[in-house]
Amino acid sequence: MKGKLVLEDGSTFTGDLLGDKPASGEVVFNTGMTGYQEILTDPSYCSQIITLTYPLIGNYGTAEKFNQSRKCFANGFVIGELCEVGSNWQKENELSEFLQANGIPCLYNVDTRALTRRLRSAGTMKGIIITTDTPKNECDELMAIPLEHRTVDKVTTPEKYVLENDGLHIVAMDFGVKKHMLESMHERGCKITVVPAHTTAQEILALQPDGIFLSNGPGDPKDVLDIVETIKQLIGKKPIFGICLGHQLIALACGADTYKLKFGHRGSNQPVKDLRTGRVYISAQNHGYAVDEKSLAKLPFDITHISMNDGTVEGMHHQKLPLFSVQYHPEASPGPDDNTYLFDEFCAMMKKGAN
Ligand SMILES: NC(=O)CC[C@H](N)C(=O)O
Repeated sequence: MKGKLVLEDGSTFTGDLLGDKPASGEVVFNTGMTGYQEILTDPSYCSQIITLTYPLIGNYGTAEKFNQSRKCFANGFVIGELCEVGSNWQKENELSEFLQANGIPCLYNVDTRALTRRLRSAGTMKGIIITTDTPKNECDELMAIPLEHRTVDKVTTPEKYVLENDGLHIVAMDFGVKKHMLESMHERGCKITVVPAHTTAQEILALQPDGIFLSNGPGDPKDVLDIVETIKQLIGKKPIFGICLGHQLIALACGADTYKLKFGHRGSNQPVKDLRTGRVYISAQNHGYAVDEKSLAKLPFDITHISMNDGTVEGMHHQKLPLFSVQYHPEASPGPDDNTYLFDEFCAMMKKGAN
């Protein structure tokens, strides 16, 4: 079936459509060469339409163990060539089967280079995926659907659960956590109690953790100011490490500001510099918002990492409290393992305690 992606500004990209549902959402591009399954199951993409700049997708199939969450929360997928027969010893399903099982409409055979150039020059915008014969009034109705807010509520765990271990105890606030973040701490011996996003500070402290982890998650950090209030009550009580949305929420809780980037940083090939050592690392990233550097300047924080692409804040550390965070994804999945040292820094911080 022939289909098309129409952007808010009227630009149209045609291709072949897999799946019979239309889709709408914010269209964002990811520049990773591999990792399509991890990207599709990263809850931070909730309600977005993802396009990948790498031209051939699906060539190693999919397997359950690479899922980063319980399901795929994205609204649509737009790619160049869809490989029909993947080749990999771990493969369980073809990508097309995975997309159909998850109900994700996929537009393929699309000029994703032209699409990405459009998003880079005009900025991220809303789009719809439809069949080419969809009547104009239906297209208009779909385009008029407002972007979803408070998507954290959709992706967070409905119930608390525990990953048992005999080391340090971490309470992880799940705003849409990627599985490999939890695995990265678990494989360092930590016991992890994963709690829903709206757990109160009192309930978290009652679990007597050695440290608190604030996860990644979808949407604008300013959508969840109630969670910012919870974080305010946790700061200074226990060592805290935040990643991506967790980083942005810490910034808001401390009185800094966040803003929306023109087209975001998404890919597993994003260079960041650790300003403490001068070393440059290649990182995995997926964010559309960032912490405002100027608003941090008046606060007791050191900027520890910056993006080598645009100089924006990628990490910060409180000058007095055991509190630090990064905007990028040290757990990778997909991406390089360059940055896993941050989980070791969190473990060292928890061993030292809150003071
Ligand atoms: N991966 C994330 O946690 C993303 C954080 C936030 N939703 C953003 O887009 O900036």
